Amino acid sequence: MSATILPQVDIATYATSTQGLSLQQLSFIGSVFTKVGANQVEDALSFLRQTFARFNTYIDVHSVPSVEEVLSLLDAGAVKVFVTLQQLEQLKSVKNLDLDRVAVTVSDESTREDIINAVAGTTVGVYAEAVADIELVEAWLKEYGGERPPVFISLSKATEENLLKVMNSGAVPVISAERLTVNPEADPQRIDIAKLLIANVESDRVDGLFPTLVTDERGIALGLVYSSEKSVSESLRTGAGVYQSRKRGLWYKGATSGDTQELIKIGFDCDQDCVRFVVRQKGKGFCHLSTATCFGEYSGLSRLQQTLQKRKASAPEGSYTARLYNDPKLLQAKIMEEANELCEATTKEDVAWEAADLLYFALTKCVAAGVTLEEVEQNLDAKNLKVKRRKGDAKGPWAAKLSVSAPQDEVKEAASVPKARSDPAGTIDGRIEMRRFNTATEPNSVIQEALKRPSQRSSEKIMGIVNPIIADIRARGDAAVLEYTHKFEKATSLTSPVLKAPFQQALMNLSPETIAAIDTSFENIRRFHAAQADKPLTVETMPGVVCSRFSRPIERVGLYVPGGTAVLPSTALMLGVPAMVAGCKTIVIASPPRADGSITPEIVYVAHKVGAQSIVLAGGAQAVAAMAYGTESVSKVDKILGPGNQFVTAAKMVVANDTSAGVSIDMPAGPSEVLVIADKTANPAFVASDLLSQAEHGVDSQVVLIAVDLTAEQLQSIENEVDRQANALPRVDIVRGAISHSVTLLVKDIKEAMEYSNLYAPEHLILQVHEPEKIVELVQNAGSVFVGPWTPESVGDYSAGVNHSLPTYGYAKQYSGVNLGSYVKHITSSNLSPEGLKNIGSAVMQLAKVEELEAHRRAVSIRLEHMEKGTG
Ligand SMILES: NC(=O)c1ccc[n+]([C@@H]2O[C@H](COP(=O)([O-])OP(=O)(O)OC[C@H]3O[C@@H](n4cnc5c(N)ncnc54)[C@H](O)[C@@H]3O)[C@@H](O)[C@H]2O)c1
Ligand SMILES: N[C@H](CO)Cc1c[nH]c[nH+]1
Repeated sequence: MSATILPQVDIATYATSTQGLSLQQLSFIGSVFTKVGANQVEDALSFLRQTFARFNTYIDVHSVPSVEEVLSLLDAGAVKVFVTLQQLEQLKSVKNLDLDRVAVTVSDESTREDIINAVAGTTVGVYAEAVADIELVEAWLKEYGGERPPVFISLSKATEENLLKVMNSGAVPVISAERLTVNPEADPQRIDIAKLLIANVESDRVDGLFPTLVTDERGIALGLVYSSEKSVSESLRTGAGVYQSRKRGLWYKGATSGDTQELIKIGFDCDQDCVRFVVRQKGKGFCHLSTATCFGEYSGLSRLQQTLQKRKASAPEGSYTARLYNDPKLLQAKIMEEANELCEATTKEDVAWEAADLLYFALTKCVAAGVTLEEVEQNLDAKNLKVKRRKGDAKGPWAAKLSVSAPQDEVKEAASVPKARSDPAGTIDGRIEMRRFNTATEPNSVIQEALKRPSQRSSEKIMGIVNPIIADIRARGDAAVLEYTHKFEKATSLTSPVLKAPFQQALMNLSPETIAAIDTSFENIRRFHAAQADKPLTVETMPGVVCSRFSRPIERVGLYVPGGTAVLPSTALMLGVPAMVAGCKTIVIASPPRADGSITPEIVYVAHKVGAQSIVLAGGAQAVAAMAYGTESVSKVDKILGPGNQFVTAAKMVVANDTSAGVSIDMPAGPSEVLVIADKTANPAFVASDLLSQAEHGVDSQVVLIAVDLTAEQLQSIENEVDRQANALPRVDIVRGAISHSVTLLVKDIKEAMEYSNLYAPEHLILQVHEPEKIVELVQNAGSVFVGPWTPESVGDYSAGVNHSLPTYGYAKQYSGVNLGSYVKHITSSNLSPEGLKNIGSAVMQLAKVEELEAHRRAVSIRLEHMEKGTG
């Protein structure tokens, strides 16, 4: 709101002055003017700091010797400085300074032409000080017309009449605050501020009242009322919301309902025909219907603030918000987590979603500290007034972390490196513990939020890395594959990217125990997948119409075996055995080699057992691209299967979408995850061990415990076990990374547990509950289910026979895990006798007619005619 009138204060005495308007009354008007002497800059800066939220401060700085100091005042929030002609010339060259924050003072030395020339073509205002001849000024302003800069005038003789003349001519009067009063009846020597304020407001109503918009401090409209000079005067005097009822005279808002208002400011719209009251509403709200506003309840940030403030006053014990208030470290971790997710969001929807999350936690921090949104916004406004702009570079660790030009291996580190020991991630009060939510007391939105998977890096960023790698492999083949392997795997001695079968025995020297373990697992996986083979089926749909379906193996398959943070020969088994069972002719395995260029002997042994044609010694996008398009030595394949990190998954998506590659993929299989449902019958140590077995995969893994009607002690036992067992693990820091976005949900019964599980669609579902077999019937979405206390998930990872290459990230809703069907395609056949064609012919011909495909129709009719003529 721009100033209508500028009450002048002395910064040396403003705090203690008892004459004229009090500080609070000044804040209702919202603007003050002050003069700063040569030695008063520090005082002025402190004045600005203390009062920036209450006043727009205009400062006469013509005694301030250096431009640097003038800029400091502007920087600290002075909305406008009144300067000499000479200072103006210096300020004109300051970058970032908006000249509408400057007014030049007319002095004895400056002629009218000097001033006109100085402000011509700019937004610089003009300040005429101690004007005696008001008529001259009026004439001057009239001559200037509407298109003139803002003009401020102080009068040598400030009477109410003169001040009104100044205002009538469209200038802003500057007058000592000591000469003004809000109570003209008790203080007749002083000038009535209400009269001045309202002087230029126009009313087009017959009753002469002014439409008045009432808003809160954030500018949200609370309602529409009416004001008169008297009601404005009463409001200024009492510091409350007082309006003019069209029927009942003066209306002291809240006098009967108790829903009173604290006056913050009074202002006017651009053409002075609407008054605006900014108030702090007390009680139930502004509206007589007990809502916050006459337009309904608050929404967005205002609503969130209201809820958080209520929760702070009395949050239900055990609620998530109460936990956030009581656990500053948790709140800190959430703010950092959400800030990171916002940074990584790219689509409009994701950015809005993540920004909302961050604002939720940021506002929780504010409310916990007693800070309001209004105060945050005041700070934003103050920062907007800064002239000395910072470069805006990111600080130390953030700059290093997010350096745009970071080399590729730094990016890799940011994605997968375990948290440092000093990093509190995954701990609560120093214990390794998952966040706990009670579905009975938390709103559904909070539960949904808690169950969100940790965000993956934005597809835009990943694609920006993966696409050039794929293009490079296509263009330069083996040479490029080798270069990337040298770079990412540090295997600089490697000279060929492929190891061809038969594999030398020396490459697969293993202990007898490991060979026995692989052989046992191999056999179980083979048996289970062989049993999945479907026999050809034949159905006679109508007499003489025989339909069949049979399957054929996909000829050439490429199997990606991850090898970044852990070597996974078990994945070679899970992908290789079904390929062998299905009868795929060419099996190519790809896996990142070790730094010495060799490949893990267990993987070579599995490759040998499943009859692989070759092993590609490469990982990531380069391995996927080499298998999709083929290179001089890597065989092109028809389908690529296997899990991997974000680079692998993104590359699989890219090649599958490229029709020129002619390759398909299995499914999106990302970071491992597990959901354990445990009731009172569960052994806490078993539950904890299952959770940790997936948490150790990577910092981006997520584990979920759904505790069914457990007591606080039972839950505590599981948490104690998680902390105890996790601390004993070699990969404890990876575990902490995963635990930091893992959760425990407390639910009332198994039915509710299954609802959440089906909604989450976990990769692995573990049932440690009473009669678990019965519960399997309730499973709708899951990659693989582990039933009862004696079935840890690791048996499925290695040896039971089920496949461990499974859909993650909720894709279990629409994808199956790898199975025999992943390696075959189904072909159908039809075989009709003459009788069959006669039976079905009319239907076919009619539909062909409907579709206006005459050749289709004739393919039948020609045969039927043939039969009729007996020539068939
Ligand atoms: N869902 C399942 O069935 C299943 C099974 C096993 C493993 N997994 C998951 O697979 C993932 C394996 O990931 P991983 O990283 O350990 O191994 P990985 O083999 O998938 O990835 C390693 C490769 O990533 C590439 N890479 C790394 N940093 C890069 C960068 N900055 N730019 C370009 N390329 C880069 C390199 O080429 C490296 O060879 C884990 O998340 C694990 O949980 C899932
Ligand atoms: N649990 C992983 C699937 O998400 C597979 C695996 C390999 N080794 C151990 N586990």
